[in-house]
Amino acid sequence: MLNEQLRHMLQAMPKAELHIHIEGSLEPELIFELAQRNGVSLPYASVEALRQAYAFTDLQSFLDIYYAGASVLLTEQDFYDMTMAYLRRAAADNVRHAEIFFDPQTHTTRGVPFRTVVDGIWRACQDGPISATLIMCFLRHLSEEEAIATLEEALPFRDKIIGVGLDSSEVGHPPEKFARVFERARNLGLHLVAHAGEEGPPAYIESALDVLNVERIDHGVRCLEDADLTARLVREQMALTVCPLSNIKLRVFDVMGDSNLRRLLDAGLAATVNSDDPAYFGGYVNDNYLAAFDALPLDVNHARQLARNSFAAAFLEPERKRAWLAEVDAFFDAARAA
Ligand code: HPA
Ligand SMILES: [Zn+2]
Repeated sequence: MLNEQLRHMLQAMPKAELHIHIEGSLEPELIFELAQRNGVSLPYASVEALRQAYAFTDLQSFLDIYYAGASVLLTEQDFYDMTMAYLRRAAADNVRHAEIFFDPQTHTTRGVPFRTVVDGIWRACQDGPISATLIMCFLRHLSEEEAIATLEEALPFRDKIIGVGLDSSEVGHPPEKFARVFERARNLGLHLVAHAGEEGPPAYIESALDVLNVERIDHGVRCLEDADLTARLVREQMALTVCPLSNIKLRVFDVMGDSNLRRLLDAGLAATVNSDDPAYFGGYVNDNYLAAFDALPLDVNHARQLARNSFAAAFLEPERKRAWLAEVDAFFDAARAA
């Protein structure tokens, strides 16, 4: 439960964000601004009317609106402005480091060059107020051939991407559909992650591990349905990038009180808290911490664990990781002494 002191600590504690789709940070105001700048017409009369459309029943009902919103992104400056807005907002939440997903296929299929997308997002990461790296996601509702072509397109930009991921419509598109492209990415030395066990069954988490060889599971909340899988995830300390507000908005759980975040932590899982698509789900990373701590029996020890988990699971050089973990410990030790 959330008191003023815990609220302050959640906001002020240093943290990493590991599950944020940059296209999901596109606020309605910026959608309208970019639409006007680019002469794109929107099927919504106003910012308010667009916001009103954000009533989702499941993942697909969200994705339809999310891809429509992204259609206003045309120039490198558009991608830069979207990314810079996120980085500034994340800095205000005391995010020190973000590993940002982007979906090139959402844009290249509309005729936007790959280079425009990556250069705009990457340049903002260089100029922005916090540390940020990029993970390129493949859209799992498209074919593996299209994912392979996207990976080939990314090769000239290899130094701007730290890893690949898998997102979009989960059910019916199991990880094994993308075995070859993940193998190729692995051979290129890229980090590997995949969305699994958000709407899909625990078996998808298992095949993400066994077939794709991922190093983190995005969401993964359905793992608790399988005791053997849960034990394995604990044993391997496999990070789960949990997104509490997303899970409510997409009806994975009915209300925040039903979120299994506390049970994941109690089981010894390396859970983290993230925003997923903050412009669509009602908040940035601190809003996610606050909503979860408000509804669940979570205390300052869980806050410290979650902050530590976020850096421990990040794709960072060991020295930087150690420094940030020490910063977390110093923050909580100072708070305890006060
Ligand atoms: O939560 C998500 N799940 C799958 N695909 C997505 N693309 C953006 N957000 C998501
Ligand atoms: Zn996601």
